[in-house]
Amino acid sequence: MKDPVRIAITGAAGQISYSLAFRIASGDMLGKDQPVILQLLEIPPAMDALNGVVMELNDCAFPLLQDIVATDDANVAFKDADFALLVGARPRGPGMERKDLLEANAAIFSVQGKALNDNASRDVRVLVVGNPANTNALIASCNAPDLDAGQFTAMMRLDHNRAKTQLAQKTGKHVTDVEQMIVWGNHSATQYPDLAHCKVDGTSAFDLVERDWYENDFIPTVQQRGAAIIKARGASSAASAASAAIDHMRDWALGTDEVVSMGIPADGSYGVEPGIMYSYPVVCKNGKYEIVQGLEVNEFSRGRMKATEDELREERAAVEHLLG
Ligand SMILES: NC(=O)c1ccc[n+]([C@@H]2O[C@H](COP(=O)([O-])OP(=O)(O)OC[C@H]3O[C@@H](n4cnc5c(N)ncnc54)[C@H](O)[C@@H]3O)[C@@H](O)[C@H]2O)c1
Ligand SMILES: O=C(O)C[C@H](O)C(=O)O
Repeated sequence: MKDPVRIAITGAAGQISYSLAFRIASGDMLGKDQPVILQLLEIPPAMDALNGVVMELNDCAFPLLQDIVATDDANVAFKDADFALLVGARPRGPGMERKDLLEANAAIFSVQGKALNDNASRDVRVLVVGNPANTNALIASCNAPDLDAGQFTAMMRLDHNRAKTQLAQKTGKHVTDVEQMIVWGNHSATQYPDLAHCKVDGTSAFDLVERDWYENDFIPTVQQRGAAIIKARGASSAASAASAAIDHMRDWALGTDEVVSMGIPADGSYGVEPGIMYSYPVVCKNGKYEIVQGLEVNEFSRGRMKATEDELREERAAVEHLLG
């Protein structure tokens, strides 16, 4: 039996966590042989609801679940955490852009960055889900000077998965036939889902779909999928967001040969200078992600990649006072 790992989840009484915590406890994230301790963080008014979640987790009698810590103190929630999923933040409603949440949510991530810095395992892997995810991840990392900025990531996997499904459905294939999907930039309406390197069942995606569909249907559909779900459900995506968070952490921890999209510190690759959390194509090996280098970028892609970069720099400028 392996030693248990400690997994902190913030916003643990919220709708994403209502799927996420149970799937992690059942072994979907780190495997069916990895015991886990869940460290659940909420704000004081949600502690009763969190207690109900704890009762339900216990009632599942999950074989891998070793212990549950439920707290409203970030220092307790992040104590020795090996993984931290920062979900707790306000979601947007109809008609809002995710960056409209910046003011409401940014302060949460400076406090939690400090608490991670002071309490978490030195190898902690952090995924920020709460919106606007990329800039919140930047705030958290800047407030954790003793941790490497590369330990902080933002969730782009939902966009990546959405893009794969759109293309699979259009071409009459299965998502498992889609390879080398890339979503660049920000988890926002400027994100750039790029088919230039993508293959479906070994054939270049551009040989299978028309340019008009790509530019005027595929790209806006993926960019606007979060808003479409809010319109349809009256609440933002939850089970699919939890599923994407599990995919992201599983691949990071256990590795994948597949190209996946992750929001990570820009390092100059593809002309995106440091200072923002930008989504790149990566592969994961030995517990680390590596940017896929050397992909050709045409003029169309360059324009799209730059637009989403510019938006991230604007978001950064708006929270400069929180960057430590
Ligand atoms: N990156 C993505 O792809 C993606 C996808 C879906 C949703 N989201 C975002 O995830 C966030 C959570 O969504 P949700 O639907 O679960 O919202 P929700 O309102 O159902 O749950 C959020 C929970 O966070 C808690 N919370 C608020 N401040 C907190 C703090 N300082 N510490 C700990 N907990 C805190 C709230 O009490 C609430 O229970 C939103 O910002 C949403 O926009 C991101
Ligand atoms: O769109 C939202 O506000 C929620 C989430 O970021 C999503 O993409 O579904």
